[in-house]
This record gives sequence, structure tokens and C-alpha cells, in this order.
Amino acid sequence: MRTSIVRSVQSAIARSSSSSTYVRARAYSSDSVPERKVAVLGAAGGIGQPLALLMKLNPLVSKLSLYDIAGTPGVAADVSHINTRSEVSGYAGEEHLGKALEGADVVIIPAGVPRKPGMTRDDLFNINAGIVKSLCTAIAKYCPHALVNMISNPVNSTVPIAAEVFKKAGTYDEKRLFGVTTLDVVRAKTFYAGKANVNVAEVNVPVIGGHAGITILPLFSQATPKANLSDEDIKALTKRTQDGGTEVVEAKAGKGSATLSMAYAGAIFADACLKGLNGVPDVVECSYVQSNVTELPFFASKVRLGKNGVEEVLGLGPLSDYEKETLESLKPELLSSIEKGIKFANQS
Ligand SMILES: NC(=O)C1=CN([C@@H]2O[C@H](COP(=O)(O)OP(=O)(O)OC[C@H]3O[C@@H](n4cnc5c(N)ncnc54)[C@H](O)[C@@H]3O)[C@@H](O)[C@H]2O)C=CC1
Ligand SMILES: O=C([O-])CC(=O)C(=O)O
Repeated sequence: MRTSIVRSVQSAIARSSSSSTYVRARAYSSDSVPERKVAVLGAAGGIGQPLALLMKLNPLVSKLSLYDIAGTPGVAADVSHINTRSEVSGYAGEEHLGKALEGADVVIIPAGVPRKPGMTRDDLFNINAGIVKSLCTAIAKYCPHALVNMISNPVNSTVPIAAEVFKKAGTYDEKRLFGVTTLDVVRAKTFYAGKANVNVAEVNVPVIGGHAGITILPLFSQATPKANLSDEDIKALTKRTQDGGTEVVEAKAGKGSATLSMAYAGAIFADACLKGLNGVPDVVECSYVQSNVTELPFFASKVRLGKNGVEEVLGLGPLSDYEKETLESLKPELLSSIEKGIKFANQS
């Protein structure tokens, strides 16, 4: 029974990645899977706890390191009783951050405060920018080669902050820094499947731009399976995807933002990073990375993952007139969030 629950969660995550990835991943025997340490920073939080659970279910992980400023020993003890491959360690307090990070292959960062109703993601900047800066300073010191999966908001600014911290430390490698935008893809798939009345498990929708309001641009013109949706339907789906986070913030009415769907999305993205590191071919996910696909220095688009992180930032493909217009209108906001992050990292 327990084995079947673990297997069904694992295969749901595997199916969410490209189908070719799934088939190849199954070909692994547990003996041939390399050792991989994954660290979660902010592991006692609303996202951190279910994300720790999902990473504990991932057979690609051999060491799971859970770090937070407080509360991590309990989470680690709890998760460690699950009879899956990884060995779990919990670390609480800054003096243990080095140990938590040492040897990590992938560092996932859901540390920081979430929104309350009426706030934008940018309203979190003042608190979260400092948290991200200090965590990235430690990453540069203790695991400079790790792939960094940034979840903390505002992602449009926290990723540029991380890049600047790594540049200053002399460890920056643009192939290893990712803003996690997978939840936008997860939402776009769910909302599209509902509207188009197609099997959600077969749906693919790229989401480009950034991770806040109008900077989130789902490309429903490229969605598969194809459906004949009206322009109004596409606009409504686009708006719902852009406002997906706010929908949850309002429903939670002051008790935070998306945690469970974000943990799911974070687990899918980390799994894709691990598969890429392990040499699984054709692992493609959308992510907010350093980019040349537009004039903006950071941009989310499809990315091919490999043994060194980003193997290729894929182009945007053909856009509808509506998507072209929306893309142009999101650029000023995204650029200003990027510049705000860069300025913060360099002045403080
Ligand atoms: N990228 C995305 O799609 C999404 C991002 N988020 C963001 O994720 C972040 C976390 O959200 P929740 O888990 O709901 O918040 P939460 O408040 O439940 O948990 C955050 C955790 O971070 C910890 N923390 C604070 N300072 C820290 C530090 N210096 N080092 C390590 N841990 C520290 C806290 O102790 C807490 O356990 C927020 O910024 C939120 O906006 C949330 C949903 C989606
Ligand atoms: O909306 C928020 O504040 C949290 C988030 O990024 C999301 O759910 O997409």
C-alpha cells in the first residue's frame, strides 16, 4: 500500500515532465542512480514542508538536507521515517547553514515571507531580498557548483539578486541559476484542460516572461492538444493564469499563498534538474533564467536541462498577435524588477 502511494506520486511527477524523460527515467535501476544531495532552505515553512515530503519520495535524491531558521529538526525527524532512499538531516539556525549546504547538487529556496491579500509580490521585496542575499552568499561559499532553484518572491527580482551575489563572490555560472516558474505552467495546464475539455495529463503549455501578474505570459497558441478556443476564452485563461497566485492568496484570506501546488511544482522542477544532472536527455521545463531570447537579461522560456544545468535556452516559437502584444507590454515591468534586484544587491 505504502509502496503504491510512493510509486503513484513518483509517476505523477515523472509524467509531468516530458514523456520521453519518463520512459528513460524508468530505465534506471536504483544501483545506477548517482548520489545526489538536495538542500531545501526554508524547509519548515508552508512550501518547505510538503516540498521536503515530495523530495523524500524522489528516488534520485540520496541526501535530503532541510534548513530553516527554526523548526527544522521536527520536520526532518518526521520526514526521515519515510522508507525511501534518501537520508534526511535537519539544520536550524544560521550557524548550521554551511553544513546544510556542503556538497549540495541542488539547492531549493522557498525561504521568506508570503503575500497577504492586497499585496503584490513586489511588496515582499524589502524582507525577502535580504534573506535571499544572505542565503546566496552562503551558497557561493559552501556549494558554489549547486543548481539553485529560486522560489522566494519576487522571483523577477530575487533571481537577479542571486546572480549579483554570485558574481561578486566570483562563482556565478548562469547555467546554474533558475527562477522556479513551474507553478505558472501547472496552472496554465490545469485551466486549459478544463476549458478545452481535454485530458489534463496530456496537456502542454509553455509559459514565458516572469513570475508576477502581467509578466506571466502563457502561450496558449502553442498549447497541445490543440483546441478551438475563442479569443475571449484565451484572454480569460491568460488572465486566470496571471492571477492564479492572487486567487489562492485571497482564498487563504491572510493565511499565506500557494504552498501545496507550489511544493508540487517545485518538486517537478527539482526532479527535472536532477534528471538533467544525471544525463537524462531531452529534459525541458520553463524557467526564469539569464537569457538572450529577448532584450531583457532575465526571461522565462523553455530551457533544456543537462549535466551542467541549462544546456540550451530555447526560443519562443511562433506567437499569436495577442501574445506578441502582451509580450511587449510586460517588458517594462519585468525590466524594472530586474533592475531593482541588481541595484539592491550592489548597494547593500
Ligand atoms: N515561485 C513561486 O511560484 C512561488 C513562490 N512563493 C514564495 O515562496 C516563499 C515562501 O512561501 P511560504 O512557504 O508560503 O512561506 P512561509 O512563511 O510559510 O515559510 C517560509 C519559511 O522561510 C523561513 N525563513 C525565513 N527566513 C529565513 C532564512 N533567512 N533562512 C532560511 N529560512 C528562512 C521561515 O522560517 C519559514 O519557515 C514566499 O516568498 C512566497 O511568496 C510562493 C508560492 C509560489
Ligand atoms: O502569489 C503569490 O504570492 C505566490 C506565488 O508566487 C504564486 O502562487 O504564484
